[in-house]
Amino acid sequence: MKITGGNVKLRGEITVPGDKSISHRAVMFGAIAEDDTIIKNFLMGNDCLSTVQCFRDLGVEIDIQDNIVKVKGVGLKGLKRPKKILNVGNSGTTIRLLSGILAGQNFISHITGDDSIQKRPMDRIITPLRKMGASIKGVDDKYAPLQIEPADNLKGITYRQPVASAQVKSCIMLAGLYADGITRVIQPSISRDHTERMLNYFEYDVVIKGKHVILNKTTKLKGKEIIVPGDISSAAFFIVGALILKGSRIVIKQVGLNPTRTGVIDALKKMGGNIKIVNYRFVNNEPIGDIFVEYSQLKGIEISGDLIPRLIDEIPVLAVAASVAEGTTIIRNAEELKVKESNRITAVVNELKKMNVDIEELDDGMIIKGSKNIQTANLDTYKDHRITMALTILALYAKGESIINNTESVSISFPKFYEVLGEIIT
Ligand SMILES: O=C(O)C1=C[C@@H](OP(=O)(O)O)[C@@H](O)[C@H](O)C1
Ligand SMILES: C=C(OP(=O)(O)O)C(=O)O
Repeated sequence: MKITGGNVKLRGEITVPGDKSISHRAVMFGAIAEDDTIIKNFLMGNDCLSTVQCFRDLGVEIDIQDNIVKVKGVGLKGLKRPKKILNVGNSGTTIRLLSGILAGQNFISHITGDDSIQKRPMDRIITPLRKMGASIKGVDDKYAPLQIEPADNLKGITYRQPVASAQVKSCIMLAGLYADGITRVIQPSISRDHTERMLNYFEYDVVIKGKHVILNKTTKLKGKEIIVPGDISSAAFFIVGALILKGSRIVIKQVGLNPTRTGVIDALKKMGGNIKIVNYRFVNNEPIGDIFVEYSQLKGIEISGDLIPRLIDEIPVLAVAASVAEGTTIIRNAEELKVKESNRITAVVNELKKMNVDIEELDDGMIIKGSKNIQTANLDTYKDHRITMALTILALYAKGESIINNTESVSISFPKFYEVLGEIIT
C-alpha cells in the first residue's frame, strides 16, 4: 500500500472496534456459562473469529448478526469432543486460554494455528497445567500443535509466574474453575485483568489481593449481556497519529480505560502529550470513556518495569512517537515483544532504521533518539498487525510516498483500520 505523508493532520470524531481481549473472553466464558451471553460491539477481527470457530467446533451454538454475537452457553461440562483439530489461526490469546478450559474436559482435543503460532512459546502454559494434573503435550514440550487428554481431577496450585502474562494467568484461572481446592496465581507485575473482571461479572468470585489472584472450583458461571468497549490498543495508533501530526485534534469515543491497559496514555502524557479523558463511566465491570487528543511536541522518556505489561502491545506505536520526540526514549524490560506475532523488537528497529530513525536494538527493548528528519521508505510488516499500523502512522509523518508491504494483517485486530484513518485524515 502507498502512503503519502507530510502536511497531513487528523481531525474529527471516531470510534474504534471492540476490545480484542474482552471479545475473546466474552465468547469463551459465555460458552461455558449457563444461559445465553449477548455480546454487543464484538470485534469482528480474524483472531476473535478464530475463537468463535473453535467454540463452534466444541459444539457451542454461536449466532452472529452484524457485530452482535449470541452465545448459547452449555455450562462448564457441556462442551463436546471436537471432530477436527481446533485451529486458532494467528491468535495467542485463543490457544492459551482455550488450553486452560480444555484441560478440565473429559475428551481429547488437539489445537494448532498458523506458522507464527507454531513458533510462540507454549511451555509457559504446559508447565503450570501439568502441575495442576493436566495431560498436555506439545512439540518438544514447547510448541503447538498441542494435544490435551482427559486427566483425573485437576488440583488447584499456587503458581508464581516467571513473566507477567495475562494469557498464562487466564489459562491457569480457567483450569482452576475445574480444579479441586484453591488456585492462586502470583504475578511479577500486574497484567491485564479482564478475566478477573468478567468472571466476577458472571457472578463467580475471584479474589484479587495485590499481585495475587485467587479462586476456587465452581459449578456455574452466569451468562450476561456484554457491551465490548472500544480497544485502547487500536485507539493507540490514532492517539499517536494525532500527537505527532501538526494541527491534529481528534476524539475517540467509548474506549476501554481499564487501568491495566492505560499504560500507553500514561507514557504519552509523560512525553508531553495533550490527552484528556471525558465521560468516564463503567460498563459490565470495565471502565470506559472518550479520549480527546491534540497535536503536541513530545519529549523522550524511559519506559520500563511495571509499566511494560500495561502497554505491551502499544510499544511499536510508542516507538513511532519516540522517533519524532525531542530527546531520547529508552524502552527496557520488554523482552516479551520477541515472542509476539513477530519479534517486535527486531521488526521495529529494522523498519524504523529504513526511515532514518536513530534507533538501537537492546536485548529487552530499544533506545530511540528522536528527530524531525523522518524519511519515506519501502517497509516490511512481518505479517504483524501492530507493526503494520504503527509503520502507517510514521509514514504519514514522512514527507512523500512510502510503501507498506502486506497490510492485510490489520484484519487480525482492526479490519477497517484504513477506512477509519481515511475518515479523519485532512
Ligand atoms: O490476555 C490477553 O488478552 C492478551 C495478553 C497479552 O499477551 P501476554 O499474556 O502473552 O503478555 C497481549 O499481548 C495480547 O495481545 C492479549
Ligand atoms: C500479541 C497479540 O495478540 P495474541 O497474543 O493474542 O496473538 C496482539 O494482539 O498484539
